[in-house]
Amino acid sequence: MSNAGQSWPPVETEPAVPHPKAPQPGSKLGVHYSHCFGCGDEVEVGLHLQSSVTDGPEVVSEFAVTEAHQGAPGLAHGGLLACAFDEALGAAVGNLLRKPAVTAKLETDFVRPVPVGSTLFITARLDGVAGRKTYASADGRLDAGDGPVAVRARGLFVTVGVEHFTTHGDKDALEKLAASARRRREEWDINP
Ligand SMILES: CCCCC/C=C\C/C=C\C/C=C\C/C=C\CCCC(=O)SCCNC(=O)CCNC(=O)[C@H](O)C(C)(C)COP(=O)(O)OP(=O)(O)OC[C@H]1O[C@@H](n2cnc3c(N)ncnc32)[C@H](O)[C@@H]1OP(=O)(O)O
Repeated sequence: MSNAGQSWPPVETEPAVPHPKAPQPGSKLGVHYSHCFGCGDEVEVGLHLQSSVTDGPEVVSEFAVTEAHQGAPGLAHGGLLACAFDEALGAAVGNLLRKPAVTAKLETDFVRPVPVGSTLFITARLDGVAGRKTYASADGRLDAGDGPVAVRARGLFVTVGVEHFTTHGDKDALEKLAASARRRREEWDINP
C-alpha cells in the first residue's frame, strides 16, 4: 500500500537550510567512502551511485542496474533499490547539511519494476528539520530525469556526533576518512 496519503514530515519541522559550505548546484559529489556499498569505488559488486547537486537544492543520483542487482530474472531486487535510496537520501542530507547523520527510518514504495540495464535517476530533497531529525524524500525515475517514476522513498535521518562512528565503527578507517575530507577541504559540523 502506498504511504502517499500519510502526512509528511510527520512532525512540525523547520525548513532545511543548506550549510554555507555545501556543494553548489552543478557540483558532482565524489565517493564519500571508497568501501561504501552504495557509492564506493572499491566495492566491485556495489551500487556505484554517482550523485550531483541540482537547483532546489536537490541531489540527483544515477544508479545503473546490472545483473549483479537482480531479484527476479531481469529485474532489480527491491532490497537493493531500498539501499540505493538510502544512499541517495543520505547523500542529500550529508552533503547539503554537512553534518554526520544516520538513517533511523526508511520507507519505500515500489511503483513499477526496474529492469536490468536501466538507469534509475533518483532525485532527493530535504523536507524539513526538527532538532536532530531531518526528513528527506526521493523519487526514482526510469532512464531519464523525467522518465516514469518506478520507486519513491522517504526517510528520517538523525544527526550524530563523531563518537557514533568511533564507538560503534572502525576508528582507524574513520580517521583516514576524516584526513581525506580535510585534504579536500570539506567542512563538517560534527556536533549535533
Ligand atoms: C570527521 C568525521 C566525519 C564523518 C562523516 C563521514 C562521512 C559522511 C559522509 C557523507 C555523507 C554522504 C553520504 C551518505 C550516504 C549514505 C548514508 C547511509 C546512511 C546509513 O545507512 S546509516 C546506517 C543505518 N543506520 C543506523 O545504523 C542507525 C542505528 N540507530 C542508531 O544509532 C540510533 O537509533 C539513532 C542514532 C538513529 C538514534 O539514537 P539516539 O540515542 O542518538 O537518539 P534518540 O533515540 O533519542 O532519537 C532521536 C530522535 O529521533 C527519533 N527516532 C529515532 N529513531 C526513530 C525511528 N526509527 N522512527 C521514528 N523516530 C525515530 C526519536 O524518537 C528522537 O525524537 P525526539 O528528539 O523528538 O525525541
